[in-house]
Amino acid sequence: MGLSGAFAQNPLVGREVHKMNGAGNAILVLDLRGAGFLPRPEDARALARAPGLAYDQLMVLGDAAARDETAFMTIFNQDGSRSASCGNGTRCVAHYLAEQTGATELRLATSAGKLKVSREGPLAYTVDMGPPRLGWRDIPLAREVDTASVELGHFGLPSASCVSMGNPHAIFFVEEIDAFNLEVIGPKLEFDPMFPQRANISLAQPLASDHIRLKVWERGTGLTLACGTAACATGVAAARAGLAGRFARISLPGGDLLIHWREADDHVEMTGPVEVEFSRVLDAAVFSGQDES
Ligand SMILES: N[C@@H](CCC[C@H](N)C(=O)O)C(=O)O
Repeated sequence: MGLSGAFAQNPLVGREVHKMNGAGNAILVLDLRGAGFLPRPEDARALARAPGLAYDQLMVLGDAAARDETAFMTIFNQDGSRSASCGNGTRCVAHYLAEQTGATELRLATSAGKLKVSREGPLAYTVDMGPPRLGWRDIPLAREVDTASVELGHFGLPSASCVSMGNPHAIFFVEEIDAFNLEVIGPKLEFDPMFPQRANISLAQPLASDHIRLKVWERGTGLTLACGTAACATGVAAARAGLAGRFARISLPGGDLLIHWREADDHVEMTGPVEVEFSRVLDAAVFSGQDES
């Protein structure tokens, strides 16, 4: 008789996870190509709570749908919610795959579309993140407004610039980001009714026409040391507002990302580092006492 319900072993037990980071953004890579299943939201939450494994995003590799793609990425936040896009995680996944195959050009897919990644050096990658989406329905926002100037009326902040990079971002340009407590502001704005799918909330401080300081409260995760899609969205929002050109260095607490919003095809390129930390085989203790919702 087979084990069932509470007594069945979690199918993730015995699988290997790879802890990495992209400019300090904590990434856990789980390769489930060929496995035929995905973690459940409660599995993602259990992994985020497991001692030593705490991640900002869990990048799950599944089978590619097209011949020219290496893998399909399903992306989880700490709270078990999913995102269609993760810039830093994409570089980490590219490194994991490039080390296996020796490839210097990779194509990866997410539910938001296809991404082309180029290896620039042993631990540096450029991702073509595709075009930003600037329409209010695309971000999405709750109602029709000028997406370059969205009044949220909170915390003495100016209006926000909203951009989708496959996931929703709101960026506030301020003179001094340390004058605001993002740990207080972030969770309130993430759930503002203007954002039907919640939003990643960023404070950006222009330092020069090609250099911006950035701090990010990530949807479903919280304050992180870096967020690649936020860096892309900020580059776009800054160029749109005339605060920067199409090339910008975005300095985050965990490191720098280089953003180029290409004029020729409207795509946003992101270049940045990866770091490999360790690999570990999952044991049953990770999933003991996990929540069921
Ligand atoms: N850290 C990521 C973004 C991850 C997804 C985000 N929290 C969301 O829910 O949209 C990055 O590097 O882009």
